[in-house]
Amino acid sequence: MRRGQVDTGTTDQRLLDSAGSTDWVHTDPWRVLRIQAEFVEGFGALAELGPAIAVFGSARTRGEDPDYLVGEKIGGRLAEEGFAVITGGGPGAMEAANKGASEAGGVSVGLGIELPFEAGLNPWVDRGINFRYFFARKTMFVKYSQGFVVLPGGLGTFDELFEALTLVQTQKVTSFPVVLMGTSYWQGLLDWLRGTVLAGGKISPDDLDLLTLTDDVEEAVALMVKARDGALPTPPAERPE
Ligand SMILES: C/C(=C\CNc1ncnc2c1ncn2[C@@H]1O[C@H](COP(=O)(O)O)[C@@H](O)[C@H]1O)CO
Repeated sequence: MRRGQVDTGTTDQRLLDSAGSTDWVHTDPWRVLRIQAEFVEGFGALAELGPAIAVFGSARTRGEDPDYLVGEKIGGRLAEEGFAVITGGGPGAMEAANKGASEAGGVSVGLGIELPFEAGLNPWVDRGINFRYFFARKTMFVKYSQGFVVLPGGLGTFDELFEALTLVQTQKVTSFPVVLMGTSYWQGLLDWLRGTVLAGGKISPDDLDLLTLTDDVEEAVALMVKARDGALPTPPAERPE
């Protein structure tokens, strides 16, 4: 640039100058950088986590609710089997699973989300990340978990469940176990999926095979262990000739 085209001052001066409009902070290109930063932070924090299971469930499950105890048990047993436990880092069922994992000496992870009424990460999260964007956070659940355990929950839980099923159905991810904990809570949904959705030709029988429904914590954990051990490369000494 020469003569009238030359900007006043140097680029450094403009960078370091705190005066001027700050509108750019609220533009989409700037948001793209923040989104990118969420992915970078998430990948950096979780890349070496090891085998992990995501546990989802209602933010409204209270400590005295039997589902809370199931969440604690599943978190604890998964930790004992060597899994890190990843939750949404919030209250209720998420807190229960984090508590179980942490008390069992496991790795208790919380992927929190900024919400207008958010109370922050629950006290049982030992490794936490806070996200602004749901879609960046969801990528982390899917990328770093080898299975999903879904406790009774509402819209947020349904979203997480059906996202997992859609990704497997469309072969965007390798199939992984999805366990619905709580037969009385989930049976109605499964009946509707089979009786209406499958019967109406909107899904295939294979899609329903992705789901396991149980009340048994040990069955859920055994399924996750089997999936993990089956996915591991067989050590050379154990390989058949
Ligand atoms: C509703 C309240 C707090 C919400 N706080 C949350 N923190 C973290 N993650 C959340 C929160 N709410 C929903 N989620 C995600 O969705 C699932 C639970 O949603 P549901 O609608 O309650 O079933 C959960 O797995 C999270 O990943 C104040 O109590």
